[in-house]
Amino acid sequence: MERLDREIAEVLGLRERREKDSELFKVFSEVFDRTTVETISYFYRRGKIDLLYGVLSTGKEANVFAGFDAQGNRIAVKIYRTYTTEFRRIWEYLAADPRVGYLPKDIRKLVFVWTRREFKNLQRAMKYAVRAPEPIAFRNNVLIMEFIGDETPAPRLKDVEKSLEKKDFEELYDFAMGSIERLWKRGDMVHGDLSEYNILIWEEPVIIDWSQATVKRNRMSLTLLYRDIKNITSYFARKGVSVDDPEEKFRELAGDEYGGRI
Ligand SMILES: Nc1ncnc2c1ncn2[C@@H]1O[C@H](COP(=O)(O)OP(=O)(O)OP(=O)(O)O)[C@@H](O)[C@H]1O
Repeated sequence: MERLDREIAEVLGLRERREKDSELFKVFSEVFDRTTVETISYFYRRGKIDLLYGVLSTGKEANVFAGFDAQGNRIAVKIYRTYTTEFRRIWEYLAADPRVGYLPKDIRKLVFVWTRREFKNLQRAMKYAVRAPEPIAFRNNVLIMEFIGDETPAPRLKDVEKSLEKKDFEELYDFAMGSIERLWKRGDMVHGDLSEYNILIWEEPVIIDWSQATVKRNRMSLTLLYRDIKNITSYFARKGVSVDDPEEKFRELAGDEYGGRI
């Protein structure tokens, strides 16, 4: 236990301070359960996480942190809540995914399967040349990936839309629709939650949040494909881009798989 405390104090950059007095340490120990603390320690011992220095986001399902590995590379660390109220949704998505075999009854273990699936989705997206953060490692409910940004994290499309011009939106639309198409046609895959909130604007745009992404063989895949096409076309249409007709685009991509069902 003491070693664990020491390691976590290191990860939180508390080397110089008295560990037990630190507010950050207290909050961390209260917010994270034992599995999470142990998993972070595991990565710390292997040099995969050396320091967590900032909170990128606190969500219903997960918290995302900015950090460094032992080589000084920036990393993003997504830590799923092990007691999530999103349990039902996670279960439904996993149950429909043909890649997932046995579904554990224990919520905690289900979240581990969910984390592993996001890692696999990131690998698959990269394989088909769709820009996503490079997956680095996963264990239990913790996923480490490439950090998009420098001293500051890359903004989301939604955050910078006011400073963009029509030409930028046109290029971004081509990027988003091109990604949907490549994923589906070459990767047999669909993101399922593509929107202005999940595209980071950096040197090149990058698609994040692959937790609900799945494969074509999934019985939900057409619904997700339709949702992505709809969201992307309606967002960019509002920004003045002359977009594809969503129904036509859907039929073109879904082709034989589409039997009037979405
Ligand atoms: N690899 C990354 N590099 C930089 N920032 C990131 C990275 N991954 C995530 N973020 C930041 O963290 C936020 C949340 O990430 P993500 O969408 O994956 O988590 P989430 O818990 O599913 O979020 P939400 O519940 O809001 O959908 C993103 O909007 C982005 O600002």
